[in-house]
Amino acid sequence: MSELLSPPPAAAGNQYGAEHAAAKKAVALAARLCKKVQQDLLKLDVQTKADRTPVTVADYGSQVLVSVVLKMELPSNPFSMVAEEDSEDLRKDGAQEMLGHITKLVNETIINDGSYSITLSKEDVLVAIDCGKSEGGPSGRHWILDPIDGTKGFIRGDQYAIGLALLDEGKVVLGAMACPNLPFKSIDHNGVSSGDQVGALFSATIGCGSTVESLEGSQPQKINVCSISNPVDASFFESYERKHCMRDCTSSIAEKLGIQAPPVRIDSQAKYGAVAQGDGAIYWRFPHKRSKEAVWDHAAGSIIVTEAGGLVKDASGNDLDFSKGRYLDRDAGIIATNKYLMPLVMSSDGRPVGVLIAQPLLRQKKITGASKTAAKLSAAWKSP
Ligand SMILES: Nc1ncnc2c1ncn2[C@@H]1O[C@H](COP(=O)(O)O)[C@@H](OP(=O)(O)O)[C@H]1O
Ligand SMILES: [Mg+2]
Ligand SMILES: [Mg+2]
Ligand SMILES: [Mg+2]
Repeated sequence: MSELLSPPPAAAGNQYGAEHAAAKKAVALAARLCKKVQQDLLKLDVQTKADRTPVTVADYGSQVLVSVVLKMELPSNPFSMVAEEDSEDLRKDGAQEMLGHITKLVNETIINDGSYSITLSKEDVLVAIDCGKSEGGPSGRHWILDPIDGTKGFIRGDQYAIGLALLDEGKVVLGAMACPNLPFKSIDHNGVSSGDQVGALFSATIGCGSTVESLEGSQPQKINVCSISNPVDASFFESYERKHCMRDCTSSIAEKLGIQAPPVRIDSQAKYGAVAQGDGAIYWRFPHKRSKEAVWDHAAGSIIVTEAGGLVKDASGNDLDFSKGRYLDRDAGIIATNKYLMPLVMSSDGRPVGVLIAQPLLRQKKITGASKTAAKLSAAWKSP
């Protein structure tokens, strides 16, 4: 599903060429730090945040490196970033050792890369992390960063992604996503796929398509979503983590659609990359109960799918709206697939997919805000 592209979009003079090149450089450098940490993960380096999710030295280090690279590469652009991590826990007593380790990792990565002659102090690191505190919104330009998406996968030694996107006047206009553990298939000039490497860098600019290249450096290859139109031939991706989506709901929709293949469960926005390059047909994510979806969990991945010819919708069939701040204002559920399968998924078994999502939520008797729309849909739907 990929073909060699020459020249790469960054050199083709598109409106966001400089930002596209800077974003790729930023996530590739952050990926180097993450790979080093994943190879040598220490207990000391995992903290539990107030929301009880894990965060590692690599999440923080990645966020620092991305903000440093963007500022160094685009010095004249005003800088605003909506990013997942903040420095609050690192400023607490007892976090000094971890902060020291992050600072050392960041400086070693910068020195080894050789692009910049700068050294960050611990305070510089804290300030760089807090560059991600922007609220985003509908006006101006804002970077959106998940420094490690799939931290649980990262800790397990599995898939994870560094996802960076640019929001311009409320619309995602470019995305770059490093997936250090995802296989990369290089395609030669005759279109022949050769020797699998590990480490893929996806990117997309609005109106210019999506590409994948090796994280180690290679020519970008244009990618497209698959053209499967019969669900019998389709496969689907969902979260590896059971708590992140309702498996009874996805398996019942898969059954109703006639999907034969078992689910492929991997962590992070790597799922969007896999759909964008046609490795599978569908990625869906149906939440258990009210859990806010952060913009950084979907911004980079969704433009990579849409620019690869796919569609990304919420459970009511609306486009994702990234202009509402740090969280998506979406109906319960997110679906990424091609234009043939989307209408079928949206009205599985003749009923809106929102209804199918609503049923287990209603059974939980926890009709909170996120499930209200689904509950309304369910009430409005009359069995034929
Ligand atoms: N209990 C939960 N329910 C739903 N989503 C959750 C969750 N705990 C964490 N997440 C989100 O799911 C993301 C990972 O998605 P996936 O399941 O596709 O790997 C996490 O990103 P981070 O790892 O960046 O924190 C986090 O935002
Ligand atoms: Mg997290
Ligand atoms: Mg995430
Ligand atoms: Mg994260």
